Amino acid sequence: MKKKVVIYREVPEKVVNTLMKNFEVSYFKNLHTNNYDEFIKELQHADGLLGASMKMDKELLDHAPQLKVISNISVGYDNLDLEELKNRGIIATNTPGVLNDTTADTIFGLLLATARRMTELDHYVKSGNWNGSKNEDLFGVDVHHKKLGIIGMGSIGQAIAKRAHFGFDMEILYYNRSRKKEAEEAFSATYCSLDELLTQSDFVCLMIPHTPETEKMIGERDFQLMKNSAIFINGSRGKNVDERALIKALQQKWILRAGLDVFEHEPVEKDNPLLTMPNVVTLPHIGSATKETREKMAMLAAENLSKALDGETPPNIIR
Ligand SMILES: NC(=O)C1=CN([C@@H]2O[C@H](COP(=O)(O)OP(=O)(O)OC[C@H]3O[C@@H](n4cnc5c(N)ncnc54)[C@H](O)[C@@H]3O)[C@@H](O)[C@H]2O)C=CC1
Ligand SMILES: O=C(O)C(=O)CO
Repeated sequence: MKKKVVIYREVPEKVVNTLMKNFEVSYFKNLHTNNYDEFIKELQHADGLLGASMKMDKELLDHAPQLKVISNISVGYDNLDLEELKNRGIIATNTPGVLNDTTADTIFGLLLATARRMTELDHYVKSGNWNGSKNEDLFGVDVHHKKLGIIGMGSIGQAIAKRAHFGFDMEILYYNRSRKKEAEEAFSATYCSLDELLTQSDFVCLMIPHTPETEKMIGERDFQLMKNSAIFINGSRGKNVDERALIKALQQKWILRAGLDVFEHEPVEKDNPLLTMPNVVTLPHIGSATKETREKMAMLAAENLSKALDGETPPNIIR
C-alpha cells in the first residue's frame, strides 16, 4: 500500500505530480476554515506532511498518529516544536540554500526602497503631486559607502553582505553567535558585539532565525542605541523584534526609518500603527517568493519528504 502524503500549501503542479508517482497525495491548495476539518481528517492517516509555516505543536500532532516526516518549504523552522517531534520520532526537514540569492535581493531591495523612500515617492507621482521641482523634503539618504550592520551572518546574511560590499561599497559590521571567517575574507566584514553594531551602523539588518533565545532580541534599549539617522531592516522573523518598541522608536525618532518584510503577527493586523507610518516600508513576508525560487524550494522539500519516507537520509534534516 502506498504511503500517504498531505500537502497543505500551494505548490507547483509538477511537485504534486512527482509525489503522486510514489505516494497517495491529499492536496489542500487553499487551506481555510471551510476545509480545515477535512484536512484534520486526512492527517489521521498521513505518513508525510508538506507545507510551510503551520504551527506543528502537540495539539496538531495528536491528529497525526502515524506521521513520520514534516517537510517545511522554508529555511526557517520556528513553526516546529522540535522537542515534541523528537519525542514522537518524527523527522523534520527544511530548504536552506536555494533561496539565499532571492531573499538577499528582496531584503537589499527593501533596504534601498526604505533609504530612497521609493514607496512614498511612487505614491507622490501616481497621486499627481509632481508639479515642479522637488524639494528637500522628498530626498532620501545614500546607501553606497555607508556602514551596514548585519545581525546573523548566515547564508542569507552573507548573500546580503556580498551585494552591499561589491555593489555598493558599503562597510560591513556583523554580529553572530560565532565568527564567520569566510565573510571577513570575502566581504571585509568586521565582527563586533551587538552594542557596537547598533551604535555604529547606518543600516541595521536582522537576518537571524527565530528561537526562544532570539525572541524580542531587538527591543527598546537596542533602538535607543542606534543612530537617530539609522534605518532598521527586518528580513528574518517579526518575533525577533519587540514590535511595540519599534513603533515607539519610529514615533520618538530614535531611528529614521524601517523596512519590514516580517511582522510579529502575520498577516499583520490591519490597525497596526506601522502600516500608517510614512517612514516605514512594508512587504508581506515575500523574501523568497519568486516563481523560480519557490519552485526550487518545493522540489527540494518534496525530495526531503520522499527520501525520509523511503527510509533514506534526506539532504536537509533539522537536528
Ligand atoms: N523574509 C523571508 O522571506 C525569509 C526569512 N528567512 C529567515 O532568515 C533566517 C536566516 O536564514 P539563513 O541565513 O538561511 O540561516 P542560517 O542558519 O544560515 O544563518 C543564521 C545565522 O544566525 C546565527 N545565529 C543563530 N542564533 C543566534 C543567536 N542567538 N545569536 C547570534 N547569532 C545567531 C547563526 O550562527 C547563523 O550564522 C531564517 O531562519 C528565517 O527565519 C529566511 C528565508 C526567507
Ligand atoms: O524560508 C523561510 O524561512 C521563509 O521565511 C520563506 O521563504
